[in-house]
Amino acid sequence: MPDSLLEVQDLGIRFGGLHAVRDVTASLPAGQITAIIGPNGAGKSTFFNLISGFYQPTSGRIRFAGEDITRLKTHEVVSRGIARTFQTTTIYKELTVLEGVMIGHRVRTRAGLFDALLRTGRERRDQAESHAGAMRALERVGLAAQAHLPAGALTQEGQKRVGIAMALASDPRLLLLDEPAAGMNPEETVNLMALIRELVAGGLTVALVEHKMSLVMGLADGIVVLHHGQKIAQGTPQQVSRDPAVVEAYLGSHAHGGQMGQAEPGQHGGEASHA
Ligand SMILES: Nc1ncnc2c1ncn2[C@@H]1O[C@H](COP(=O)(O)OP(=O)(O)OP(=O)(O)O)[C@@H](O)[C@H]1O
Repeated sequence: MPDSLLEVQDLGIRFGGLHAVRDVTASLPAGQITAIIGPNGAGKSTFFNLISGFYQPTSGRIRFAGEDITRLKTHEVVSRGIARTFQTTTIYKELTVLEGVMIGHRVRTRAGLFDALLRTGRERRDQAESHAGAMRALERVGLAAQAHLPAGALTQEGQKRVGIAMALASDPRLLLLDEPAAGMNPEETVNLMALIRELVAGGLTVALVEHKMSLVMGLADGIVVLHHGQKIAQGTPQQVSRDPAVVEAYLGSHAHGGQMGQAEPGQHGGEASHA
């Protein structure tokens, strides 16, 4: 069993009377792909928002690479080595691909607005570093040759890659992907899976939230299942898809209009994907 890169213990957050994430204890093994799944409203995005410092938990702890990061702010979490993509990444369509990704890199650099306005020596150094960092990230996602195109000229898949490059530009050890395959066709989804596998082969640890069961079952080493904010199962794709509590959660959510139906019937997703 590999070491854990990230561990959460009894993690929770309340929004008024709603316990969106409740007493979740889980770990993300280093060098692996962990999928966070669950019916709509289960708390998956909130869980990512807690890990990445967008929300402050109302209970519990988060440890990353041995350090307690529970109370850190977003930019401090990024500087420790956790980066994320968003369900709908805002890409600056008028900027070039390279310029967009350089914005992702600047999160890590020190020059502030003052330096930028006065074009100080530090600002010029940071600019050069951002350029190099952004180009490295674009190479990792296979977009180096498109660096100077306007981002808006790229395909849907290309724009998803830009979103991933923006996260990679901060040089993370842990990458959080929020519904990476949303809006992608089956061929694009297969390409995306290959990219994620390559990134992990290069040493990255990945956690992803995804509704597409073909991607989850084909890619994840481990799965954490959330339901009503609580962890109801954790295991390999095979273990989780046979877990009665998981099947029950998806069946119940389907009966109440849940969208597990976004999973493609007939894929090798086990019972959970058919619910
Ligand atoms: N900022 C917030 N304020 C109040 N309630 C919130 C907030 N963020 C999330 N919630 C609520 O917390 C619950 C969990 O939401 P969350 O978006 O984490 O679920 P999810 O599993 O990601 O769902 P989906 O699959 O639909 O994206 C929902 O009931 C949601 O309405």
